[in-house]
Amino acid sequence: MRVLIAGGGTGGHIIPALAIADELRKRHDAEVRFVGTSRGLESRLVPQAGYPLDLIQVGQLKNVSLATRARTLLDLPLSILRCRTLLRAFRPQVVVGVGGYASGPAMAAAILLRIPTLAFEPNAAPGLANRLVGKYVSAAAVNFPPAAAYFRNAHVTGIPVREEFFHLPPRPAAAPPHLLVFGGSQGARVFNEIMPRIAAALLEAVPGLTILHQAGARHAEATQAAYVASGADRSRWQVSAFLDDMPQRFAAADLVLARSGASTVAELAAAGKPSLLVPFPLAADDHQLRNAEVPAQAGAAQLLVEKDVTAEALLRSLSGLLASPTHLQAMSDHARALAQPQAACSIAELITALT
Ligand SMILES: CC(=O)N[C@H]1[C@@H](OP(=O)(O)OP(=O)(O)OC[C@H]2O[C@@H](n3ccc(=O)[nH]c3=O)[C@H](O)[C@@H]2O)O[C@H](CO)[C@@H](O)[C@@H]1O
Repeated sequence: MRVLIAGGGTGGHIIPALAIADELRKRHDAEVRFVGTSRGLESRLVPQAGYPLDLIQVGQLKNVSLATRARTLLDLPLSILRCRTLLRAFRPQVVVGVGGYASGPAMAAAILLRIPTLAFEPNAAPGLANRLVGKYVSAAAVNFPPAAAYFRNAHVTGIPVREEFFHLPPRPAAAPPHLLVFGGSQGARVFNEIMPRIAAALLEAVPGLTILHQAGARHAEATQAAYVASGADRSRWQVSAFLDDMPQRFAAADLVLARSGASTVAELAAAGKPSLLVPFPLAADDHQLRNAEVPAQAGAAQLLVEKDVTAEALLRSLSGLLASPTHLQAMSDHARALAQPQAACSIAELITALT
């Protein structure tokens, strides 16, 4: 079986795509290639995972000036032609669009060449690429039932996550508490600004606590400097730009403070990790709030909306949760109940059915 996976940009697009590729390779011995752009995270993560990647040029359409948007639209036919050349060379039986820059042109080229297509949509409300092609795809895999309305032949499969999340070792009972702060693939400004301000007080309130804070590639240096300036005990915190070994980082954490990107929420469930979630308030259709409401209502997570995130509120919530191992254990059990271990397999089956 030959499958082309198109899309990328942020981790939320490319990380589930890699989980789908692994499943296709493991169970169906499939030959999988990716198409993405050089500025997306795929340019690093796809070769690292051992898959071939073709790069195309696609401009931005969202949150950019009118001139950039016009340029992107003018260049679109060229991007579609480039994808058509790639498709003719690789001759995939199915093209999978995971959303993000390269997804739109590659899916459009596949639809024009009458190659079967599958769209993957992790959010309650689809992004631009999936909205444009949704009604022309052969089938779709969605996480939230309401997203099905945007697609032809949609199936609710859940979000595939890296297999390791399901098999993390339990935290040893005597281990000192550890907090993972993690702002999605690009980091979160609200965590980067407020965590250094409360770090010293939090470390004092929770004896033995250590903190690992992923700040995003563009903000790691400034965040590190803010922690240093705060005077918080240098041996008890660490700042990182991007964590390549997220399953191990989850394993070491008693609590995760995170944004509620779709994959993050799915990974917390797979790993059975209690979390404090602060949805990114500007996500399209407020989809991060909808992502976070599911674990919050199930008792797996506490939800704090960004406008309520003051230093005092964050300190109170984090120290309250970390001081209560019984509560954390109950949250962990509720989180695990939301896991969807069959997601990768269900999507691989949908793809196989299209061949
Ligand atoms: C700001 C924004 O619009 N974010 C969107 C983006 O977020 P983002 O890309 O942050 O979203 P997700 O939470 O879905 O995925 C992040 C992925 O990157 C991984 N990771 C992240 C940081 C790190 O240091 N190491 C690492 O491995 C995480 O484990 C996860 O697998 O795509 C998601 C899926 O469409 C959406 O739900 C989010 O709303």
